[in-house]
Amino acid sequence: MALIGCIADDFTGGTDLANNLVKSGFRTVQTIGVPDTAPEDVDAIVVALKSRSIPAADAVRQSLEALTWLQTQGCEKFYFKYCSTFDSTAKGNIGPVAEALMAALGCDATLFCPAFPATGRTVYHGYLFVGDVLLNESGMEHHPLNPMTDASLARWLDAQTRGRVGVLGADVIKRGEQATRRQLAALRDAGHTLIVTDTLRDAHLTTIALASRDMPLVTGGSGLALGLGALYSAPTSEVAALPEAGGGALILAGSASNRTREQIEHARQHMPIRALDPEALHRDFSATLDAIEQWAVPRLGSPLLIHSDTRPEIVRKAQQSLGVEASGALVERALAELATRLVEHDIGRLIVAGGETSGAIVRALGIGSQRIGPEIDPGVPWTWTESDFGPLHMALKSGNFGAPDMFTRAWEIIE
Ligand SMILES: Nc1ncnc2c1ncn2[C@@H]1O[C@H](COP(=O)(O)OP(=O)(O)OP(=O)(O)O)[C@@H](O)[C@H]1O
Ligand SMILES: O=C(O)[C@@H](O)C(=O)CO
Repeated sequence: MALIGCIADDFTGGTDLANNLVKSGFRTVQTIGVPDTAPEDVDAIVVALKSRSIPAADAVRQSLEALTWLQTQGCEKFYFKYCSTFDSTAKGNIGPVAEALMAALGCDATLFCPAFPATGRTVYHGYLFVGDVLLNESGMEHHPLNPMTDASLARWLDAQTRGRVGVLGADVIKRGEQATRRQLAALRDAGHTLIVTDTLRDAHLTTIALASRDMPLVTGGSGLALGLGALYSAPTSEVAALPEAGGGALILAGSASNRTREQIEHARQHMPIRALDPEALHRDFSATLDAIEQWAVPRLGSPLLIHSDTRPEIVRKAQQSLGVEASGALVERALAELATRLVEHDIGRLIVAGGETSGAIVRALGIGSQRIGPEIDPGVPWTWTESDFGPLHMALKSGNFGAPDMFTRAWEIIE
């Protein structure tokens, strides 16, 4: 019987959350969608969906299905995981999914805690910061699918929901669990059902987790999981040793985030690298992939990187001529097909950059669940999985996570 049932709105976010749950002492498994079989001997289950950027009604339906399944696994506390940069639009999907989960669980209030201080995401007076800049000045305002143009989480959430949004301030949270619990109750009494929590440092995550002990549902980035260990008396897990790694090493990046761009620039000095042009894919999909495959196969003896060309003018051009969704889907399909073509050539270690991109690749490789292993950087663990193509060490990297040298350093961790 698992204790904590989690629903993640993308696959990199799922492994990020699973990683923090393991750090908090929970034996954790991540499943890709609702699985056919129930995991055994686990404290926490993360059901990873690809529901961040789909129509809100579909995201709600998939999330409720995951919730129903997690309830049958005996979970008593539920956690809706979304991005630490609150990726969503005025139509959703964070607000509608949270309100649907609240209704299904019969809870009158929940909290919204996207912060993850170790990766620079903090919240103050309800405004989300990335490092020392506001969310809407961090580059996230240019995100191809979910441009984040306002750092006020209260305003953002208000546009997506029916309930009343309130902010639980850092001045209260720093006074500890009792003060925070009282303020939560006061906000609820005043009719606030959706409560955005400030968070400046990890200690605040523990305070928030303890003060929300009675809430059946919490929502947030992965940071809050670092506080949840304090709620349960017998954390048991240690980060699992993964089977020995071997085989070729490949990085597939479809992420358009600033940090991925820095990592690609760093990798350029150290490994063969090739860009994927959406216009060329549109002109002749198969021929473009054939050319990349022919380039890659003789070079698979050491790590190599294939990435989508995300220079703003290229993305703009592709989006204008093909449409935002269609151009994104085209690039995802190309990277997923390259993954299936190249793992056939004895790839044993794969890093994927980008949540949507990871979703497409994980599905194409027929992956059902992942074991969480050692962390490369905050929020990015190595995982091990049995794919349709054989065993695979895989790291799913969220767009803005990982140090600039992650693509060259990651391999040492599983040597
Ligand atoms: N040149 C391009 N033109 C159009 N769309 C692109 C281009 N390059 C990448 N994309 C699309 O942009 C989206 C990037 O989303 P993805 O979630 O993979 O990365 P991210 O947003 O940086 O990461 P995360 O969601 O983990 O923060 C994908 O759908 C991808 O296919
Ligand atoms: O919370 C985060 O930032 C990540 O896990 C993620 O979901 C980015 O796509």
